[in-house]
Amino acid sequence: MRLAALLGDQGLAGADPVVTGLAIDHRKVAPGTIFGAFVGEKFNGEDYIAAAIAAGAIAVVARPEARVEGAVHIADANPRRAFAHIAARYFHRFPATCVAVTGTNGKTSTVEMTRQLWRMAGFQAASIGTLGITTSNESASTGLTTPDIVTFLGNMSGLAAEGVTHAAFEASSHGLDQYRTEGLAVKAAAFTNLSHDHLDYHGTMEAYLAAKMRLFTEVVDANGVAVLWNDDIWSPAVEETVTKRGVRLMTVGATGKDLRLVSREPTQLGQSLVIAADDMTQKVELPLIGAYQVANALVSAGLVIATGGDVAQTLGNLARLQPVRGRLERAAITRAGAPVYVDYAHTPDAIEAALDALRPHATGRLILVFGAGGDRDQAKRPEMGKVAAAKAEVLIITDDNPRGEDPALIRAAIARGAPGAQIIGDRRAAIAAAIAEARADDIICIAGKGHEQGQIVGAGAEMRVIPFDDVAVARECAA
Ligand SMILES: CC(=O)N[C@H]1[C@@H](OP(=O)(O)OP(=O)(O)OC[C@H]2O[C@@H](n3ccc(=O)[nH]c3=O)[C@H](O)[C@@H]2O)O[C@H](CO)[C@@H](O)[C@@H]1O[C@H](C)C(=O)N[C@@H](C)C(=O)N[C@H](CCC(=O)O)C(=O)O
Ligand SMILES: Nc1ncnc2c1ncn2[C@@H]1O[C@H](COP(=O)(O)OP(=O)(O)OP(=O)(O)O)[C@@H](O)[C@H]1O
Ligand SMILES: N[C@H](CCC[C@H](N)C(=O)O)C(=O)O
Ligand SMILES: [Mg+2]
Repeated sequence: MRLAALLGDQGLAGADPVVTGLAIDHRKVAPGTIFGAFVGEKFNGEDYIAAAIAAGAIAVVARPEARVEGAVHIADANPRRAFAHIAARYFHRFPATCVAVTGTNGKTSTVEMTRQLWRMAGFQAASIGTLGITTSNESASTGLTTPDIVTFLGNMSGLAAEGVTHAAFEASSHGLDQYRTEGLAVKAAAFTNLSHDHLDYHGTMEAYLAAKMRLFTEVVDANGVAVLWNDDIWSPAVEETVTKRGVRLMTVGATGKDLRLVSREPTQLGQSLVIAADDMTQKVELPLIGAYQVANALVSAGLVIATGGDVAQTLGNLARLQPVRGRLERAAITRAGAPVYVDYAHTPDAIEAALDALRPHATGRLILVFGAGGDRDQAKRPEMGKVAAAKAEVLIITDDNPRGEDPALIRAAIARGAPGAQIIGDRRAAIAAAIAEARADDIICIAGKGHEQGQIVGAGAEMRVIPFDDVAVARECAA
């Protein structure tokens, strides 16, 4: 593809070189690359423009004030957005139906359930997010929830080439803020909830919400649909944003108008739901426990219906949803007979949701093993301790991914909200202690790492990923 064709109406004086690829990291530049130079948290990409050109960059997307010599300067006050739109033209072929999910908790679960529901309806479908890229045949890890824009659009275009027609992706607040998921047509976008997380990056809940709202004000198609979980305290604010833009609104939840949760009764293996849609009422046996999984399942159904799915068939298919990895996954039963669940709860709200989900199934105590990640929001740590202390009888605070921080300080910060908790830094020892403690009528919940396969210790050149899988360790300790 030639540069002039990619730039469209921006025009190009002189030579019209062939574009061979795109990069936002100068170390990935090859001859013929368009380089995106962005001002970041840690580095200024503009400092690498000369190096990128030396490595063969033919054009640089950067702010007007950046110095670009020896390559075309594609100047834009918002270079991340400009770069995303050029990248989208470069990759150009995407699944015909793409939808996005944002919210503090539930994005991974919702995109994965959406993929499953599309699959059940006979489509070739994929999901992209924290679990990586998942299709019906395979799954591949990508590292971040929302990878960089080049990886994201490259993956989407690769999926289209493989015949995937339906794709659901997670739009994290960082990803939205940094324009990591732009440029392709998004037919429907969902909001799951908003609660305390990532305030280290966004500063305030309002700024955090504003980052997420870009999904509705800019990313979703103007003639697309916004699917809102309506029972969250932030839902009215989201509704206001959506209504202002004039995007079609679909609300879901006990207070939802389009998919209304009429009732929810826990059963031995799941929940019996009654859902009202239009003038029909449908009973669904959901094979998953916990109110939070109902919320995610209904939002997924909303996305499928918003993109053309049949209402009765989609709701019926909820009964065939498979569990999402690491989300209330039953890992083992201890020798005493207590079930051990692994859950990805790493925010105060998620800990509450996970413990509330398990409570109806425990006749005895809830035993929680949990920690918090390093180099992430510090203010959430005592809040996690506080809600854990209010909702579980036995608490063991342990390490999550310490990253560049001193793990003892992270544990102490959590303990400020949960003074009665035991503290066992070594995660395997903490899991073993919980299993030794549990009686037959108790339930153990190991929170924070879900599907993760390693523990991230150290930062920069010192960073190591030590293999660790909560499910496998729970099985070993319970054996
Ligand atoms: C805070 C944050 O989100 N940082 C991400 C972001 O960094 P940034 O744009 O601020 O980049 P920077 O490191 O300051 O560098 C600026 C620019 O210079 C370039 N550069 C830098 C050095 C160099 O030698 N050459 C060079 O060209 C970089 O490629 C970048 O374009 O862009 C980088 C490239 O895409 C990401 O790797 C990096 O993720 C870091 C590793 C990270 O930990 N991010 C987490 C917080 C994150 O994004 N998490 C969310 C999950 C949230 C959730 O779901 O709850 C996610 O979506 O995964
Ligand atoms: N709808 C929900 N409401 C409240 N808590 C939820 C909800 N969905 C999930 N959770 C909690 O959050 C955890 C993470 O869920 P999930 O991975 O689906 O969220 P996510 O938004 O993708 O998270 P991340 O920000 O890490 O990508 C779950 O294990 C559960 O404890
Ligand atoms: N997407 C989340 C994942 C957190 C998982 C938890 N195990 C941690 O390391 O904090 C984040 O990047 O904040
Ligand atoms: Mg996720």
